[in-house]
This record gives sequence, C-alpha cells and structure tokens, in this order.
Amino acid sequence: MSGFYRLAGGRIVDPSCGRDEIGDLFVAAGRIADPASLPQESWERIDASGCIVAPGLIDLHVHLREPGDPQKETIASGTRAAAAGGFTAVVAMPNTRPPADQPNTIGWIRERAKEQGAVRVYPTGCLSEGRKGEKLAPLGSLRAAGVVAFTDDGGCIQDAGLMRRVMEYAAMLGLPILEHCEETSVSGGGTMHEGYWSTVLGLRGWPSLAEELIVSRDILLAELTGARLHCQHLSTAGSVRLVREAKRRGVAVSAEVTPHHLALTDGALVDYDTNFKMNPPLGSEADREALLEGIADGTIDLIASDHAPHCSFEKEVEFDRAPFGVVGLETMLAVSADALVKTKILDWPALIQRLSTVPARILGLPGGTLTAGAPADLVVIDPNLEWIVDPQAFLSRGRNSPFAGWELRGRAILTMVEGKIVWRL
Ligand SMILES: NC(=O)N[C@@H](CC(=O)O)C(=O)O
Ligand SMILES: [Zn+2]
Ligand SMILES: [Zn+2]
Repeated sequence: MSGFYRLAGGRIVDPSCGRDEIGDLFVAAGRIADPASLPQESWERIDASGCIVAPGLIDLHVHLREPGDPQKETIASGTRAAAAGGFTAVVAMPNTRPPADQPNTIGWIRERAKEQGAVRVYPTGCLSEGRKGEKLAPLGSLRAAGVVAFTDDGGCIQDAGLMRRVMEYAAMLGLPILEHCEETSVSGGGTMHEGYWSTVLGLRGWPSLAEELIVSRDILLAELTGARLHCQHLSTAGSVRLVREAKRRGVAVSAEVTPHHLALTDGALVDYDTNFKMNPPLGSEADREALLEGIADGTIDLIASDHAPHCSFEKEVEFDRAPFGVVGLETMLAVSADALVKTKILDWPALIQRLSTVPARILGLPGGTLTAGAPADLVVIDPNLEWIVDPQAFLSRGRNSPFAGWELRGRAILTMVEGKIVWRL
C-alpha cells in the first residue's frame, strides 16, 4: 500500500513526550499511526536501525529569496535544501523584493510554497512598511493573510517610539516579533566584530554594543507592552546575560543562535574569506563560550540557521563590499551536533528538542512531535554518518558556506512531510 510505512528498528526520539526507545514507527495516510489499530501486512518497510527517528526539524530563520532574487535561491530550491537538511518546516524572512509587507505578497508566497515547496513554508510579515523603520506595516492584514510572526530581519527599527507601537499592535494581534537586534548608529560601517582581530586585520569593527542596546531596549519594551519578543541570531556574551536576566524576571522573551556562531569565532576571518561574513558578525571566543552556556542552561531556546544565500559573484569581491550572509540549511544539523553533542553539552534528544519541539512551540506551529495522530513530519538521522561538506553538492543555490571542507558526523538520511518522502540520501 502506498503511503503506509514502517520505520523499523530505529531509536525513536520524541522530545514532546520524553520518548526515547528503540522500536518501529508507523505512518499511515500522512499521519503517525497507532500500530495497534492497524493491520500490519502491506507496509513499506524502511530500515532505520542505527538511526534516530525524530520529529522533523523546524527552522525559524530562513531566507528563501522569493519574490525578487531567484538567482540566489527560490522557494523550490530553498525548501529542497531544507528537506536535505532534515527540516520539515521553515519560517521565511520578509526581506524579499518586494518586501513581504502586503497581504498580496504573503498570498503569493503561500501559493508558490504550496505548488513548489518540498517542506512547509510559514511566511513572516514586515514590522514596518518596506522594512524602512518609518511607518507601521499593515500588521492586522498581514496576520489575516497568514503570517506567523512579524520581523524586519536584515534590518531593525531604530526608533524606540515606533517600536513601542509595533509591540503594542503585535501584542494585541497575539503574534510574536522576531527581532534582528542591531543599533545601526553603533554598528554602522562595521564588517566584523570589533576586537583584537578587527585591529589585526584592519577591518572596520562592529561593537557588541550594537546588538546589546537593542536586546535591552526590546526587553524593556516587551515588558511594558506584553508583546512576545524573540531575539534572532544572538552573538554576544552580553546579549546572553541580558536575556537570562529578563527570563528570570518573567519577561516573555525567547532567543535563537545560529550554528556558525556556536562553531566559529572572528579569528576565522584571518584569510578575509567573505564566506565568514555575516550579520551579526562572528564574535570572540568568550562570546562563543557564552552562547554555548546559553544553550546549555536554556537562556537560548533554539538553534536557527539564518540560511542567507548569495550569488558567488556577489561574494567574490573585497571583504568590505561583500554582502552579509551564509547558507546553513544543509549543514545545521551536523554542525550543531559537532558543537553541542560531541562536546557533551547536549545529548541527541536535547538537541532534537532545540531543533524541532521548541521552535514549534515558540511560534505555535504544528510539528515537533511523533504522537499518534500527528502529521507525519519526521526525519531519520544517521548520527554516525561521516561526510565532508561540499557546497557544490548543495541543493541550495547558495554556495556561501563557512563550513566547506569540514568533516562532519550525522546527517538526515530521510525526511518526510505529511507522510510523503521529500528527501532520501
Ligand atoms: N544574516 C545575514 O548576514 N544576512 C541576511 C540578513 C539577516 O539575517 O540579518 C540576508 O538576508 O542576507
Ligand atoms: Zn538578521
Ligand atoms: Zn536573517
């Protein structure tokens, strides 16, 4: 029978209910099935022995580049890259051309994703018109059009008064704000973390303060307005401290970190390789350690890729002139395992929780669970598979990975969305 699968003999890890056992998982008609209620003859058997069977990964921070820049990425190519990375859902950032600040653009993205998307795509809407930080975007109509959150990612509303109003509306509408924390009068013109290496390399520094000023401003505003604040791509020790203190006070704040900020530091810029240039910039080793601690103690809720594809010709220029951003969908799982599991900061179930169950909960998305009756969005991970990162082999159109040539362990060998196989290695 087609659409009936028996994922046999894997380690079933479901952080939504603390399940962690060797066994068979059944999928029928697009859902996780209860084996007791079904005849077991005609199932297609998929061998999962030696592998982890987990809820599909969910990435809250992806740039799919459509509409406007299909040469960098498309909804089709970006979601295929996501499926290959073990993801069953991605949240799409609104810094497209045009920006996703109107309901018709959201409609276009959803339509396109339904036709061409290999995995689920949840669009976000802009906070401000054209992401210019001057006027409110039509938040109510964006919500009605189906956005799951508001963000000006790639930029940040500088005007605290406007940000207060945005938060009041978002709180009223019951949607979270995903904030790209950057005070541009402080970061302005910087291309890398301000510190020892920026001095040695002679590149314009970007002080940690640029991020921390907005993290603290927004924590105060979230406290005032009752809005739910999610800080994107945290990169500094000071930001981790601010979020930790805010959480202790009971502020509705959550935070993410990218695999590259967990794995790399500003010293990696020694060759002026633009594949290490991203926003926010790679921090110092002390920052990296603070981010790892933040993950360990739950201050940082989850890991998100900030998958930001750019064309090679755009990246192959002087460091100052190259665009910010690196791809991440196809390396996130293995790089996160390298930074967190190999080092025993998290075990596999805890890592899967931060890559699936927690992101689903933060945005109230379906998924993140393997309970019977839930949509069969799942991933089979071979935690021992060794592979070498080759950007030329990516399904993403982006080749701008800082992990080219890395020897990694762990990979998604099968991804299923609503019972349909969307990736098989
Ligand atoms: N992270 C990046 O370096 N770049 C992102 C924008 C962003 O996430 O801020 C992009 O859209 O290219
Ligand atoms: Zn950003
Ligand atoms: Zn981004």
